[in-house]
Amino acid sequence: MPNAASIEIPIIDLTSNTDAILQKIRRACETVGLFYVTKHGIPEEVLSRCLAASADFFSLNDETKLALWQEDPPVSHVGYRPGRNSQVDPQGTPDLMEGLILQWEDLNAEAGSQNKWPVNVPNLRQATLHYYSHALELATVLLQLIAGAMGLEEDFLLKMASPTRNNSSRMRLLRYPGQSRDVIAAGSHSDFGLFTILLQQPGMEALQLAVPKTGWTFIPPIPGALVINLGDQTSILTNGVFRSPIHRVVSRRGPERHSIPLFVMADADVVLQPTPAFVTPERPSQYEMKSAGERVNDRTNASWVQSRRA
Ligand SMILES: O=C(O)CCC(=O)C(=O)O
Ligand SMILES: [Fe+2]
Repeated sequence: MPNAASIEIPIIDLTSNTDAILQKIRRACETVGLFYVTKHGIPEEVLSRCLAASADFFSLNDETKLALWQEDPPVSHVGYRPGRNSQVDPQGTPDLMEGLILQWEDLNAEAGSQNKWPVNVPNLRQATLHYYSHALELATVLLQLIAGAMGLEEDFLLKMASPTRNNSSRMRLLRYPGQSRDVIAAGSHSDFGLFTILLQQPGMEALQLAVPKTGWTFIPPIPGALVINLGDQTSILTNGVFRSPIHRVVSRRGPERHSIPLFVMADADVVLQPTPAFVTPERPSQYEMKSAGERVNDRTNASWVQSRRA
């Protein structure tokens, strides 16, 4: 595997001056489509407890995990899938990670959970929903900052995706198996939503970004920081000015790795098209009008390896 190049990825302190934050976000979005955030308000133990509970879940035996099987979308959008059941790069090979997909639910709600929770890891629900609620608060802040970086009203994105009102966000607990040599464990892709908040296991370098003119670049975990990468929906809204970066996961020789992406998406019925501020005679709209739901479905269907359940 070729050596990855290196490039400076912005690290944005969310307690710094707002104008400086907006400028840094804008520059990051126009160039690499990805940045780190620090001082984001989520305590480190919330991050580490969520990763630990996720690891406990994946250490259950296959039979217990398979009982939480996720039916193919659109029947279900939550549940468990073993490795080699998705392929985000249609030209690539099946992705190696196993995953438990969750949607937001209120920690205090007694009934009505759509999520599939294992009985054997009692603290999984508490630990993941605790992180989920913090991450949705961060998403609300980022929706306003990214709209500001686009030069638009602060509530422009919030109006199409209020992550606490709608249920279009998804969280994926992921485990990549240990390897005896470096392998591509999740193929090249861009994310489908507005942006993704990625929590990576500390100390394990694996995520790679395709940087123009530079090539594949590792995005290593930084203790306490979260990775924010833009998705296709924000790129469409800015007529391609903000980049939805191509990335992949290379599992290095060594033990298993855990990561937890939270996909923040526009509500399914929102019609996505470039906002007028980004359309000019020199840069006509590059995208056809489609609803956010249709676009996500197109991409999900393309990346789904046919159900392998017996
Ligand atoms: O595991 C990671 O670091 C990234 C996962 C990812 O790109 C995805 O789930 O879309
Ligand atoms: Fe991704």
